[in-house]
Amino acid sequence: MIYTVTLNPALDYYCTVETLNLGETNRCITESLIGGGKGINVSLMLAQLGVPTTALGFVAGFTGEELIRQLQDQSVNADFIRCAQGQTRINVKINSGVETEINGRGPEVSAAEREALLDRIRRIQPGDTLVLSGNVPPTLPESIYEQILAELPASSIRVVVDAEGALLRDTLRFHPFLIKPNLAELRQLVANPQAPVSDQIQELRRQGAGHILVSMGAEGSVLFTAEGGVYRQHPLPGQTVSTVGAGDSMVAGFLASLENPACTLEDSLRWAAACGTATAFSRGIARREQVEALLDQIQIEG
Ligand SMILES: Nc1ncnc2c1ncn2[C@@H]1O[C@H](COP(=O)(O)OP(=O)(O)OP(=O)(O)O)[C@@H](O)[C@H]1O
Ligand SMILES: O=P(O)(O)OC[C@@]1(O)O[C@H](CO)[C@@H](O)[C@@H]1O
Repeated sequence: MIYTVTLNPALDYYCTVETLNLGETNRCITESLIGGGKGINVSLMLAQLGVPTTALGFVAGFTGEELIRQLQDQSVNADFIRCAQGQTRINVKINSGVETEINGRGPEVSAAEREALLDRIRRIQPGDTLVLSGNVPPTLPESIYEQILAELPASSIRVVVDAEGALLRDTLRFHPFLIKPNLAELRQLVANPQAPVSDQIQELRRQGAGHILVSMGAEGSVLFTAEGGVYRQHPLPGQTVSTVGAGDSMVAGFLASLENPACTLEDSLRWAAACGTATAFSRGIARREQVEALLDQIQIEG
């Protein structure tokens, strides 16, 4: 089973405006409210690809209930801890030609609620996959990902991390199977951000990272495999609608490919890139048909 953890999920409020004028009333041309948060996006994309997951994390209030309803609607098994204080945040994604995001703070998580999540973690089985993605609500300690990884009952649990800065760096000693930094996140992780990317990758390797999938938005992506292989994905031209969740979709595509033992790591990058690109070309997480339509067009060099 694949478990995704989203400590601070959201309802993503997508809207488009002609121009965004600060200090004025702006009126939307389009709007939608879609359940999100990084781990949840991974679960939603995997559900599209027919791979079952269990989504873990914290929800609160009526927005949390709506999020769970949407997940159930899309056949994602939602096993969230309900927090007594606050509400699941609403993250605002404004498209005015450029993308502007305003992400909320999220609910209060008590010590007992945190312990309830760790209890779920202790039940993960050898051979399962655990995906840790996204930010931590302000009421949880920055060491929460380390605490989660320290509770894993077996070393054969495959760990995937998609997070920023110290949150990601502190997980490396647990030897994550896959990390997916974008270029900015990669630079935050290394001693010398000006060093060539190959040196930065070596540094992360020494700290414990397995496969490193570097996403570069409209520039495509590069997979540095744990065995030392390098595969470069060339970006596809197309109409970008919203890149929100493109990186999460990449993680999902990579994991989905592993369900087929005949898939090579080059194929995994192809799936990751098709999912990321399809999501960038749609509002919210892409549908399976959109991914399949792009799969054969993805070009990989390596
Ligand atoms: N504008 C685009 N054109 C073509 N491909 C894109 C575009 N944006 C994203 N992609 C594809 O999706 C992948 C992931 O996108 P990106 O690098 O923006 O992820 P990210 O920064 O982790 O995003 P997020 O954190 O919002 O999920 C890219 O590596 C690329 O393959
Ligand atoms: O505040 P975080 O946890 O860093 O990011 C949350 C978020 O921006 O990430 C997803 C896209 O990756 C969105 O669905 C969601 O709103």
